[in-house]
Amino acid sequence: MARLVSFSTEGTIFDGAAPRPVRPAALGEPAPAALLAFEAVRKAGYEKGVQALAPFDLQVARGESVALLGPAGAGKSVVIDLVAGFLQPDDGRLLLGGEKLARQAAWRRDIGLVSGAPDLFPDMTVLDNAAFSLEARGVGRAEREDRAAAMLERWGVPPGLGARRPSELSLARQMRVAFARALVHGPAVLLLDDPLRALDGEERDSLAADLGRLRSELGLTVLHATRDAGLAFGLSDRVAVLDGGRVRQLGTPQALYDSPADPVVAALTGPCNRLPGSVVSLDGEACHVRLDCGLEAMGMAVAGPQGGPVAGGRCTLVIRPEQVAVAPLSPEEMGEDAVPARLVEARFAGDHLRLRLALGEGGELVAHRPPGLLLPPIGTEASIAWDLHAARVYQG
Ligand SMILES: Nc1ncnc2c1ncn2[C@@H]1O[C@H](COP(=O)(O)OP(=O)(O)OP(=O)(O)O)[C@@H](O)[C@H]1O
Repeated sequence: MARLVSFSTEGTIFDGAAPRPVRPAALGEPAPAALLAFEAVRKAGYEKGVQALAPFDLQVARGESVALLGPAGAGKSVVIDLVAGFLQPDDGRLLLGGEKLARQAAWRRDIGLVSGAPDLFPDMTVLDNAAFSLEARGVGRAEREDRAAAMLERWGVPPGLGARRPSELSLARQMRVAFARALVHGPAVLLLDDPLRALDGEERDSLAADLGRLRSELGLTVLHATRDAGLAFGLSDRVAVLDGGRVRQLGTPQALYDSPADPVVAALTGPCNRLPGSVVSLDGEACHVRLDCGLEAMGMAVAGPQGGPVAGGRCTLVIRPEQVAVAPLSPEEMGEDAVPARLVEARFAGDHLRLRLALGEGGELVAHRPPGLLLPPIGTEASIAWDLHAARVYQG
């Protein structure tokens, strides 16, 4: 019987052939004592019959940062809004520190929230904005101004800007004030609904770096909705890949990148080639595939939610571009399992060359190679190859 590389939705790696030691943190297991817990939470969508959130389970431990990664409409904001109290679940339980959140009014919840826009109060000073949640909690003026000024400084807003109105600050600075306002009262959980989406370049990188640093310094527990896999990976202990209101896979960034549960997760977690085909044969985990472009290739069979690929059945071979070797050689010269290809385009992309290659009849594949590599001339025959373990073959 074929041995399959299989996964669990927790990102746990089972490797029937050769068990690899996996660090406990790499298993993506929920840490004990969840601070925030979703238990079979459901939310109907606006459209009849559409679930904004299908039964959704997630546990976030104290001090942990979990990203919700998914495309537009995946349900990320619905998750955030349920915790913030802007939405109520139709079903299931949502617990913060063991208490049912449904019983608490939004304004009483022990949370801080930063969204994609700073949403500062335009008629209040920067300092009063940052101190707002302390005022709402009855903290006296002197103390709240001290605490707000200290939090603003942590977020890189100089004291001299405290008396300004938000509109006098750049968007990046306003976002920093929004972070300070969200955290000044020391909430149990920081909710982030794609707060970096309006920034780019240096401002975005610098705020992301500060967020990463301050989450450790302040011991923050974070739930971070984003469409950006790089941000999700860089700022989180675990990532829940959401699509259509469901968690497709939950695990550490590396588990998701190296062992995506299905081709959709592979595409959402980084660049990948998805090559459709049919399974010719299985030899243990090794899967021999006839691609729809007419060529034959090898990969590792993966047991997905619907099971593993079966001989004669449809399949998708997934390979990351950086795992594809390209050489100006014939397949015979390149070695076993090499596949003929034709270089169509080579583009400089800074730290790599992006190579577009034609495969067989109508097939196409992208490879990322280090700049300066000896390449076949554009339009000429070449070969590609990959390590068997780098290519994953899924059913369907
Ligand atoms: N208050 C609501 N009640 C019911 N359904 C909602 C509500 N808000 C959003 N939806 C629906 O839930 C689905 C997910 O929307 P959501 O805004 O959570 O997506 P998202 O993953 O945050 O996308 P984006 O990255 O574009 O913000 C959509 O089909 C949307 O129409």
